[in-house]
Amino acid sequence: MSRKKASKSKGGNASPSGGTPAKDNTKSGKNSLVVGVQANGVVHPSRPVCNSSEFYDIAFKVMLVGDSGVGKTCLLVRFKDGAFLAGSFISTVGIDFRNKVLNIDGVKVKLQIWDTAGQERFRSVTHAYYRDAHALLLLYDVTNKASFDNTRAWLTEIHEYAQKDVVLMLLGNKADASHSRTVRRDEGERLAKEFGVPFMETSARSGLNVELAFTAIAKELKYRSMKETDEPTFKLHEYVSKEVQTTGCCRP
Ligand SMILES: Nc1nc2c(ncn2[C@@H]2O[C@H](COP(=O)(O)OP(=O)(O)OP(=O)(O)O)[C@@H](O)[C@H]2O)c(=O)[nH]1
Ligand SMILES: [Mg+2]
Repeated sequence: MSRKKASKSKGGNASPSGGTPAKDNTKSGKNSLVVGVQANGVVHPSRPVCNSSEFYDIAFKVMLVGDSGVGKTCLLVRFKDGAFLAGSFISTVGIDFRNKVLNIDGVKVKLQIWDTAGQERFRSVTHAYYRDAHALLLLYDVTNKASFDNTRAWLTEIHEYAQKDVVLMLLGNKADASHSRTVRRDEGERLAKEFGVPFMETSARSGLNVELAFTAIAKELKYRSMKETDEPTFKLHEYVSKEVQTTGCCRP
């Protein structure tokens, strides 16, 4: 298997390229290229190589969606940099992305993670990106009931704009904020069951289940694209249920 290189730097304004390479024109991602991937996620061997240092075998696009303020940017920063963005809330404008390469059972899986703006006024911008996404993480905030109720509207949007076989996961973020919780864990579990998707609570602040959410997605995408007959079946729901950690508190 030929190994490609992934951009380490923070990206931005990636084009919804539909599989063709697109220039990344941001300052931090200068001269790097968004590498096109085929529908099954396997990087086309003739695609240009990025100007950075980390090799990868396959690449996938993952999109973070959900209401403004649920913690999409913080979750991504926690996953990418292992840090929490404390302080004042800076709402994302449009769309941004970051890359991270994970080693999944000896295979280097690059996730290009698109951080979308939750604000209504950017909705038309983000719609254009859905069709290229291999996986979607739909977030709500456990301290904000409206963001939980709005997941139904997000799901309608996802069904309208995303690929039919997109990998979807529901995340209840800010699980650390037990004092201001308004959505119980079992409510999240019930909704996820109704949607037929895996679920976990996360915390960008404490790091709870952040690595797991992205690793589970990467495992599922890798399994789907590299499935070999002798490989044991990977079951995303089972993996998540086995690995998930709970806060031990779920009372509003
Ligand atoms: N307690 C707690 N606060 C969090 C957590 N994640 C994010 N926050 C806070 O929630 C606020 C919003 O976080 P963002 O990550 O910027 O939210 P967002 O979903 O990206 O919002 P938009 O960019 O507007 O769509 C910030 O003040 C964060 O500090 C978390 O896990 N726990
Ligand atoms: Mg944001």
